[in-house]
Amino acid sequence: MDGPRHAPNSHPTQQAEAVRLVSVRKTYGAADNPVVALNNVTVGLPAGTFTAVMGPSGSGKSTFLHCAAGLDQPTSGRVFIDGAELTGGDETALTKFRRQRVGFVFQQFNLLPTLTALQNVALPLRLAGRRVDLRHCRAVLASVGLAERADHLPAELSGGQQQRVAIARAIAAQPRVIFADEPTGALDTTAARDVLGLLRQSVRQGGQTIVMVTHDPVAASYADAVLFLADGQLVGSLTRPTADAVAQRMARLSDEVARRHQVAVGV
Ligand SMILES: Nc1ncnc2c1ncn2[C@@H]1O[C@H](COP(=O)(O)OP(=O)(O)OP(=O)(O)O)[C@@H](O)[C@H]1O
Repeated sequence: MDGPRHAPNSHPTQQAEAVRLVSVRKTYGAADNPVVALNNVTVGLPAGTFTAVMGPSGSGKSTFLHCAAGLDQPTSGRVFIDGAELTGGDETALTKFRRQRVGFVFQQFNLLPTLTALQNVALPLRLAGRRVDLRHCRAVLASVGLAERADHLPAELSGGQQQRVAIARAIAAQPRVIFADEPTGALDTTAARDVLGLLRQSVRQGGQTIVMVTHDPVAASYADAVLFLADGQLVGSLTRPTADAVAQRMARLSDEVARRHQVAVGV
């Protein structure tokens, strides 16, 4: 397994926190028998960094991403994006907050099929009621290698190209943080590397902050740091991760979780 080399960050002065979770807890189901998806998670992610979130299945990765990005509200605890509190408001306030400060890249691209690549890139700006500079949107599409495809519909593009449009869409709105949920999960190896390279480039050159959930140690090795979750808790981190180190840590973590669960059910 190989991954990228870690060049020095070109934005070393940006050390303010872009994301902060304080004692975040998320439970699902009935109060007398809750499923605890996140258990007292406190963490701060510096601006201008790329963080991967990993953990065994059911460890709380998606819940972490959804709570951190304001797609879901924690049961208790607080979430801040760029110093502004995201928790505590109603759904309308949350939607406005997301549109202004947060971008998303999903596993299945989530492009609108009836809009061209360029129109998809401009959409978050329109939804946020911001001025749409189509020249800027075209330039962002060009920066992900799709200058020639601006007027094509998603169905006319490959999976990798569609995900590059989705990245352009996230970048064009210049959000404080981009949250990526398994962005390479539906792509082949080459397209996945292109996408991960673009995400890294937006951190290195654009000073973007990215938080990415992934199952793939190679994908995680593109990040500056990896956070590991197990049973809803943060159980460790790796800085300047290599794919091998991430894979080893994940194997250990999965063994530990399996052992704990066996003890819990008396096996
Ligand atoms: N809507 C829900 N209702 C009840 N339980 C839920 C709900 N969503 C998640 N959970 C539970 O919360 C825990 C964490 O789920 P989450 O989806 O965050 O884990 P994950 O690490 O993203 O898993 P995977 O890698 O399998 O996608 C799991 O035990 C899951 O079953």
